[in-house]
Amino acid sequence: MTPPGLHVRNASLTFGQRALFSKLECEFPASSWTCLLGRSGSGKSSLLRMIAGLHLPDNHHLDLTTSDGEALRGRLAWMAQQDLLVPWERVLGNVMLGARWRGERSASAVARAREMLALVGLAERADAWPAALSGGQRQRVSLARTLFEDASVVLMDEPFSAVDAITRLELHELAYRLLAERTVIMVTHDPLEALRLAERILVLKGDPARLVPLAAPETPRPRALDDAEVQTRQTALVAELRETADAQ
Ligand SMILES: Nc1ncnc2c1ncn2[C@@H]1O[C@H](COP(=O)(O)OP(=O)(O)OP(=O)(O)O)[C@@H](O)[C@H]1O
Repeated sequence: MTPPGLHVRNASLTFGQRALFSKLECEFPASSWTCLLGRSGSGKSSLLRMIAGLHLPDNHHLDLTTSDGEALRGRLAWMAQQDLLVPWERVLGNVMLGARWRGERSASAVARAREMLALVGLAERADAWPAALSGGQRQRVSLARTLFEDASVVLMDEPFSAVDAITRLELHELAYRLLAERTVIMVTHDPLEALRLAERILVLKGDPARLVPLAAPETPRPRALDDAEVQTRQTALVAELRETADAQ
């Protein structure tokens, strides 16, 4: 798995009379972790969906190229705020949902799914139903499913926003460890989350929105809460986001 970098050009999106953004351009280097922030409604999720090639109303456009020139299809995983576990499959079945949809039911797939569950610390819960898990555990299953797909590009839309603050910090450690080396784009509302995990920070700002890059700390990730650079830059990032909101 050699993750590609992504180059987005001419990203434009209009809903009704409102142009959310027009002709955005941005680069996501191979094996880098980018966090995308911005005020609510600025179009973060829509941009991520467009990069993923997911369905949107047809008044949008985006040109996407990969650094290796190969198609992104089959190399992409999506992780959302809602864990998207299906209630009629047990935990193990949820991890290997993609394999089932593709008609792969080999013993090696089952073994791999168990391996991924072990990585997220849920080996013992393979036969549990999703309803019996906590929100944090469900997100860990979701992470195991992302790992099972072995995608080199991972797009995450507020993946940790529905869990409590302490679980979120634990999930940061886990996600960082397990997704290292992949090309990750993560939408988040949480400046601290971005400052702990990101190598690059982009803010969607203005109306129509443009992408403003902000300096991320240069200390090793996942950064500690009391990392001096995290503290300093948090003030600047919050100010940037507040200015974004005020400007609307
Ligand atoms: N399918 C759709 N049809 C019409 N309008 C939409 C559609 N999807 C999103 N919008 C509008 O586009 C805008 C951007 O939505 P989007 O979810 O991309 O923003 P966001 O920055 O991710 O917001 P949040 O942080 O609140 O999740 C919002 O005003 C939303 O109401």
